[in-house]
Amino acid sequence: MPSSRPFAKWIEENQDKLVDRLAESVAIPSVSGDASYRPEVHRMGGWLADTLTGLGVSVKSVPLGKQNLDGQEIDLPPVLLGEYGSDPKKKTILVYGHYDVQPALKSDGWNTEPFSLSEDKETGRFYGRGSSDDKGPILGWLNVIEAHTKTNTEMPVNLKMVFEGMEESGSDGLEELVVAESKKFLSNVDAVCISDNYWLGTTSPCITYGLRGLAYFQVSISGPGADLHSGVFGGMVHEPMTDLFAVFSKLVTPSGEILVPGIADKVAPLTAEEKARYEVIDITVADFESAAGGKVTLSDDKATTLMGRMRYPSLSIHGVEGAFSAAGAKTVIPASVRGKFSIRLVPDLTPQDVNELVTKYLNDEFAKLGSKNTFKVEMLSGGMPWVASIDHWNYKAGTKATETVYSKTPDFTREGGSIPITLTFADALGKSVMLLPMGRGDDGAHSINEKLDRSNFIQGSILLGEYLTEVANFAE
Ligand SMILES: C[C@H](N)C(=O)N[C@@H](Cc1c[nH]cn1)C(=O)O
Ligand SMILES: [Zn+2]
Ligand SMILES: [Zn+2]
Repeated sequence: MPSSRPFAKWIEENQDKLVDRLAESVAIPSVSGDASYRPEVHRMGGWLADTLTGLGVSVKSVPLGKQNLDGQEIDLPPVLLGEYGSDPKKKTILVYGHYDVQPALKSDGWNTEPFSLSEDKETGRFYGRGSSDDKGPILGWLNVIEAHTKTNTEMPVNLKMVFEGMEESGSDGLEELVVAESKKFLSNVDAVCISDNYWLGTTSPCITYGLRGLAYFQVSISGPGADLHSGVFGGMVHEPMTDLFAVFSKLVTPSGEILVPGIADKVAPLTAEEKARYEVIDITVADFESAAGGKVTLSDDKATTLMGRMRYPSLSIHGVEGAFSAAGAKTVIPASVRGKFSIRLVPDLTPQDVNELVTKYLNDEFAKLGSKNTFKVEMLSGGMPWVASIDHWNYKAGTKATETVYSKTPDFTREGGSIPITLTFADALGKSVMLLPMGRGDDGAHSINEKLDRSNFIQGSILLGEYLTEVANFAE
């Protein structure tokens, strides 16, 4: 039976007002990966701090210093440390989210303006960058606080909040802050809940106990002093783009096999017991095809497809900076190109191991080309993989809450994406961390036309409140 608590009823009845707040947040283009948008990330941090304060949360905005991005020295966005309630008789739950987003331009292929939340009334879907990743879930926590206040219902737990503005760009500075605060602001946290991922499909809710890590690389190749005419210089000079394609062709096969020696050897072996966990997950290969928008899965077997995303590393090539990419037929030899790729990491791979393996391998492969161009490999950011035990009361509370709200037992999943700070929370605080997603597998996070279903925003907010209520029922 769905939640009948007063706070849940209030959320249902006030949903349009809550959607307006989501629209306000989506309208701030807080893109962390582009220096020109940095003032907007700060504006978003300010908006969130003011909104939290208005709901009675005590908020400290912690500056993290500077970073060098696109050749500019700019301020990192602040981390917001929030506190709501400090009753020593109650448990204290730390919630985490990020208020930055991935880049989005209408010209990328969006059907609507990415930074203006627009509702498709027929499907009940809200389109806008950050709607699902991760502004909707952050606002879910705010909805819970407001609903308790407005219904004069006591909050079942004390809440601590860590909201950052750099998650989509490597979470610079956050690890040091969390470690430092683990003995201070975060010292009395009993468990951690993160809502920053998605159901696997579109109908079954899930709880997530693992994340892949990430090692993000940039390969820079340059030679000529300026872009050259390919008719004048083609056939006479070493071309940076040709070298880049030659090197990139050595990274991964079209069927997804990573060619960097040593990576596969470090992956923890699969046990029969673990394999069985993938067999029972409520999803089909057709569901993944539908979320991907094409029949493009590497395997037709469900467990293999799931393991490809959850428990094996993957290597993706993202783009080339400096390449000709417009319409038309410009006959240019780019003077300098920077290719980007990343590897998703699983236990027992670390970013440091992978950096060493990739750097040595690519330098060797470039040397084989005999090119006179200059070549540089850098790891731009790295984050560790994380896997947790699901036997903790934190997971029992999440399970019970999901059963109440969705009348279904959740699937237990590992997420293919990365949230770099998760392992730091687990290690520095020594507490259980659980991921409780709000959105669906077809939300299109990081893609064009990112969306959040109205029902996921509303029932997902109620889920977060139910979870907090259940937490209060479990003895340590
Ligand atoms: C799962 C989470 N919502 C997410 O999207 N994380 C990003 C993190 C990232 C991006 N660049 C570096 N880290 C992801 O998994 O891509
Ligand atoms: Zn996210
Ligand atoms: Zn993201």
